Amino acid sequence: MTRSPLDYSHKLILAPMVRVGTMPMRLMALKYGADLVYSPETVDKRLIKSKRVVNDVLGTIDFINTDSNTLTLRMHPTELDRLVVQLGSGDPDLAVEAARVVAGDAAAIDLNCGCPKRFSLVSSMGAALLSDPDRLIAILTALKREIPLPITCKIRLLPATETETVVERTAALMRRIEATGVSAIGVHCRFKDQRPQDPAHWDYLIPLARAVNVPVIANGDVFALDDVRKLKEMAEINSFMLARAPQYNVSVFRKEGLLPIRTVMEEYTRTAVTYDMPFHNAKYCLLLMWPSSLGKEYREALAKTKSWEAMCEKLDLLDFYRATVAARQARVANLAEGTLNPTTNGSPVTPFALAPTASPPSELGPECPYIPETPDYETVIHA
Ligand SMILES: Cc1cc2nc3c(=O)[nH]c(=O)nc-3n(C[C@H](O)[C@H](O)[C@H](O)COP(=O)(O)O)c2cc1C
Repeated sequence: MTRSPLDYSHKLILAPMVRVGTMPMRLMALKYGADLVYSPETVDKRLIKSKRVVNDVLGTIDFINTDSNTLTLRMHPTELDRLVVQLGSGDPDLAVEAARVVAGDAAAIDLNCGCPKRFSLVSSMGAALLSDPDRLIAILTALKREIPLPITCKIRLLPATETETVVERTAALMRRIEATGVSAIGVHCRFKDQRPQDPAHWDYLIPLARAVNVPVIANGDVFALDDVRKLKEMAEINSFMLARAPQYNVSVFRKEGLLPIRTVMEEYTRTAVTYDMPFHNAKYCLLLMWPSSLGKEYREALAKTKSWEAMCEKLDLLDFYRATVAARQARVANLAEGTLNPTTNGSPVTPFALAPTASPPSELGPECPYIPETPDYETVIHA
């Protein structure tokens, strides 16, 4: 039976972002005013190999890759009814198998149909699905048939041909997608070959939104709530997905306006430390929040840190860090003694609770430990 449908109208959404959209960012986006949050794209085969573990130490639900013993996804109980897990897939059966792994926890499943990276294209995933619409439709149809959750997808614009305009081609694809029964279509209004610095084509949104009845989620160059207001006025669209704006300052979702970035970084760090997130992933996000234009020396000092403790010292959060680690160790000890075991249901306590994280070889660290196979979007952003 399908769970109560998510309403995709009038929504402000944290876009899927590899490395960036991990649990701390999602929790903060929700706190500041986002209505829905997407997970980073997670490739079907990795999710299939992941085991669900209730983490009693952290109070989270972890999906652990059984091959590499690394974290694929960490979820917080408070986000589950607003969490969309985005899949990378080029195969209906694998997509269904992967979706089943998270279907008991997530609120919806989204299919990535826009990633332009070679990694996706050679595996018939992401933007490859735009040139293979039969495959795209087969995946959505299988997900709709087998998974009792709202299903959506996120596409890019299709270029014009000699006989069809951009709007005609993209709208035709959207109508086929709509016919599968999806609950919404995210439209990143750039073409596959466009880079983030190329302006998004907001002008195509009005005709595309009119082409279908299902809610359209606008994405591309929405950097502030003012952009949301402008787009609402000019287009018949009322749901918006933001990526780089929250990547830089997630308080962009606040109606009251942006918070100083230093405040946001401190809160991000507190959240990431509390939930024992891998250090280099969090460091990568913190460095994106504090670009060198804001103060090169401070950024370099953050970039040189090699542990949570060192990062917390730079952010004046050392007392917080020590108290959090001590409380966590006490909790682990209580669990080991059996004096605290409220929710395990027989699941083991994950070893990630206190796992040390290795130092990255460079400023930005190695490939994300969560999702090693996923595309390297930041090379696109900074290209
Ligand atoms: C760091 C980063 C990671 C991204 N990862 C994903 C992803 O996992 N899945 C996806 O569909 N798009 C991904 N994107 C694309 C964004 O979701 C979004 O479509 C794009 O950045 C345009 O939105 P913006 O102009 O608000 O940044 C990523 C973008 C960035 C900046």
